[in-house]
Amino acid sequence: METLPTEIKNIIMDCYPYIKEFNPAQRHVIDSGYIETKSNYIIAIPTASGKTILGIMAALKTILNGGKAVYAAPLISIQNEKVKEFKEFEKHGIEVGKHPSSADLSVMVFESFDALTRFSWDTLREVDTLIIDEFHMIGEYSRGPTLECAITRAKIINPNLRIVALSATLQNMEEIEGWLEAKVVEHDYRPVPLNKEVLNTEMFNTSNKNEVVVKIVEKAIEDSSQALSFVSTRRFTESLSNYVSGKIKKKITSEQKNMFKKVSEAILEVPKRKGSRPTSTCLKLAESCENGAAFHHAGLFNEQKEIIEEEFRKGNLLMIAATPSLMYGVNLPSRSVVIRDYTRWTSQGPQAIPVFDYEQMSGRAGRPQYDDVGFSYLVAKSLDEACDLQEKYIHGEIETTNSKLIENKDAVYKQIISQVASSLSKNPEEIQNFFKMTFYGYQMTNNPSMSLFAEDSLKYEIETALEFLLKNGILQATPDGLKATAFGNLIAKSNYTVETSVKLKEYATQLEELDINELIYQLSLTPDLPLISFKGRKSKDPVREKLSEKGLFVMNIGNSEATTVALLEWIDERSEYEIENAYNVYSASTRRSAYEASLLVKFFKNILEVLGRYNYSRDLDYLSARLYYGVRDDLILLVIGVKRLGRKRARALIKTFGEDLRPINETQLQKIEGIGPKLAKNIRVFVQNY
Ligand SMILES: Nc1ncnc2c1ncn2[C@@H]1O[C@H](COP(=O)(O)OP(=O)(O)OP(=O)(O)O)[C@@H](O)[C@H]1O
Repeated sequence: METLPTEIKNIIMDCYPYIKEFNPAQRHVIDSGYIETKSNYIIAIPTASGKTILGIMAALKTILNGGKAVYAAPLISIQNEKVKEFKEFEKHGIEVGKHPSSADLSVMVFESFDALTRFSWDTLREVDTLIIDEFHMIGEYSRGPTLECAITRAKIINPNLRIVALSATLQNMEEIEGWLEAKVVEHDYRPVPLNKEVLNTEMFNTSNKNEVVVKIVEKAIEDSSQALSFVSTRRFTESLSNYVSGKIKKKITSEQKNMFKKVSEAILEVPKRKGSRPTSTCLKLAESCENGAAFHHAGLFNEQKEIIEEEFRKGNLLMIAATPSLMYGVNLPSRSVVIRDYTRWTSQGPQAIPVFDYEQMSGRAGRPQYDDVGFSYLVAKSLDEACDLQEKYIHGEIETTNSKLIENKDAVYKQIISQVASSLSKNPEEIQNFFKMTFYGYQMTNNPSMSLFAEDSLKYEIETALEFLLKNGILQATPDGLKATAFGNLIAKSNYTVETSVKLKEYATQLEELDINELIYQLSLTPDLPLISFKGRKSKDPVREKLSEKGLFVMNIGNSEATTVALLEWIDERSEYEIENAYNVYSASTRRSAYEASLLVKFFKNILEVLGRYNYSRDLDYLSARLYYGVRDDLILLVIGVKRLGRKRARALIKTFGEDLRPINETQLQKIEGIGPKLAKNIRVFVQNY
């Protein structure tokens, strides 16, 4: 700590009291002159080795010199976690928030930082230091292009911006160092040493991988520790969790049983608070939790996922069976990590996970301040397979991190639209120059085997994309060069894919009569609506029948059709319980899907208005509200007019007192379950004023 500037040291010691000294990785970075210099840095040290605080040091230095810093994270969950952590700095007069215009240190997701580089140049020019968390996501298909283009634009608009990238160790660091014009500092220190092993079923005289997981959980019980198990599908998380639960129930103490029972009850409370009986998935999860084994996937209520994460952190669960998505969003270390499936489902069938993903999952093993060692286990079906996995994952090299910008067609479209809409590029040459400055352009130009045809292939990609954007009325050629149309500007300001925008515009163009069933189905066919999925191997006939009832005749019934029916039932005031049981879907994500659908309806309304059609605006506002609140038309005004009333109590009011609530006094209103004095007063105020 001594080598730090006094003010920074004092702030860190005060805000991170448990940090008594810097670890070897942190010292290595600090000793490299990281604080004193203004040059860009890539800090590549293992998971949980304290990258955040290193990033913060650069931010504090900037802020204490009167400047502004931005901390960019890949996910809302990480953004919220960091805002909470950084709020401590406010004791030292440092404003912490989510936008540079109102904060010294602002924390935002990559997409928000990208928007800053497209629309808020003056604000961006006020930023002196940019910290990028999980920088290694630059090689990811979805987030990577947004991040690399945002960085490219930021460097153009604010050339003095200092960039500090916090990253996992990458294979081709020198390439990234060259593109970012940064200094790379790497270190392999881990706060908890990691023991990586490949187990195989033959070692345990079984052919069932779940048996191996049970052995690892039993060992965890003996060590008073826990296990995190990664499998490839939602259904596997449930089956593994239930299998383990059944096998370990005789090994847990009555005290543990009581503790697990409390977790199980908390899981069941979540749907009840939402006005729905527990779905079969809730019941399955609660039952499994009773013996300390939980499953975690996107088909659960968000609050249930948070309960599982929090209780696991507190040591009140023995095992979580999860899909790899848990790895990114949540900082959830565990003494043991079991990777039962090393393949994942892709459109080409099961593919082996990249070594990089294996490293990320393994890296979760070993809780700082708790464990003296972390164990990561990869499970093979046989000794031969174990040898192959040992070769590939334990001794193998992580893959090269490559830009996915050109592979991701939508990203190419979105970036060209951004460049033109923000007037940074006015013609194909300027667009080409921008792409050459991206990580993709750098890799193409600096790779001897690709540089020969780099220019031509990039030119071809851009010309093809421009043709598509002009043909679809997103860009237009004018005497002053390329410009975004009103539709193009709409896309530029949204985070929706171009595919969604074009699909909805085509639907809007041929629309004769607004049919909300058909519209919701169209939304479900776009890549931007999170889908509600069928539970594996269950009948799809109820969905097919409901669709036909609504005038939608569809041959192949999939998750888009399931989502359409779930949303139509949702706006007809069905509960998640009713939807799950009637249609065999994971209905816990209905609210989230309905929320996104409500936003997409507003986007569709904007598209119609851009096409000069305003006659459905009101209907679409109503539909958006119905999706947001999950209500029929007659409740919309009441649920919007009375904050936190919610659909269940609103329906109870109308059912009990009829449509006209004006004669009903506050005492009578409180007869409705869940309506207290405050809410009764708010209802009266609304009803009198409306
Ligand atoms: N020198 C230290 N001594 C003790 N604890 C530390 C030290 N440095 C950081 N920590 C704590 O260790 C935990 C992990 O740190 P941090 O989240 O920064 O790691 P990370 O490298 O960013 O991990 P990830 O890769 O998961 O983002 C945090 O709670 C952090 O406050």
